[in-house]
Amino acid sequence: MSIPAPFVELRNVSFGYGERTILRDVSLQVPRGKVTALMGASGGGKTTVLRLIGGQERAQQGQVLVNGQDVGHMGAQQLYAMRRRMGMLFQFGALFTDMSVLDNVAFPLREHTKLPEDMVRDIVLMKLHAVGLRGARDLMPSQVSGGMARRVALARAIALDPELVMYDEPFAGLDPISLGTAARLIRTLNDALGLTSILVSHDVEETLHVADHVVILGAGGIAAQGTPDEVRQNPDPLVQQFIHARPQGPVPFHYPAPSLEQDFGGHA
Ligand SMILES: Nc1ncnc2c1ncn2[C@@H]1O[C@H](COP(=O)(O)OP(=O)(O)OP(=O)(O)O)[C@@H](O)[C@H]1O
Repeated sequence: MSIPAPFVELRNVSFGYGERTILRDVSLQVPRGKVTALMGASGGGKTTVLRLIGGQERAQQGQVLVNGQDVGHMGAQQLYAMRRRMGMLFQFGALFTDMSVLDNVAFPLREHTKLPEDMVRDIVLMKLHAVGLRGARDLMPSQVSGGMARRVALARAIALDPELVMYDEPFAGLDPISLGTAARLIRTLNDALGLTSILVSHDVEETLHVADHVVILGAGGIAAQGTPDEVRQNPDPLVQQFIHARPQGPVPFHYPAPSLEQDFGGHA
């Protein structure tokens, strides 16, 4: 049996903002139909990887392939078509506060399709049902809890039946129970809808628990890549520091700064 081609692949990608290199010769794979976790220290470039995949940024070197197509060489129309097949849920997955739950989930359908209203409503209720919130359709965002709001954002991200869903810190600010629910939901939806999912998260335990494939970014490159067990057993000090959330290790606590003498010494 041949291994299916990855749904997303970065091949020797380098990227920086201005003079500052963020990714150096990064190669990673997102297997089709799986949940891939993208982890690593803050500022390591996880969101940047999502932006390269979504075509909001272009690699300075190397290739970003989505379903075999190079995102870096797409024109505006091709990019638009590709993004329509991607669902995205960004940090805190902000809902439109002046729209009901139903209208929030309906928004991408009304924006991107010409489906009749009764069909939009049916699709929205199906998506809300999938996240357990069919009964909350008429509530306003101010009337739902943080965990529920995140599930509404999830329903909205899958409204257009995407092939790929990218979640950027979908658990931020959630209590442990809501976090567990959201994580399981990401797993369930991935399998039930035949999606490919990319999950950026700082919550090591919950994320290693739901992911099939893990990529850890560190110091401009890939520190580790493999199954959750392979990554847990990786002896690299940076990977171990990250997995065990240790304050001391190769990832520095301080953002690069002038020396203490320079900052505090010159006032005498
Ligand atoms: N538009 C931008 N212009 C300049 N620098 C940027 C821009 N976006 C991000 N950066 C810088 O690039 C680095 C990587 O950012 P990125 O958001 O990809 O990291 P991250 O791993 O997602 O971090 P976090 O886990 O804290 O969200 C950071 O140091 C950030 O300050």
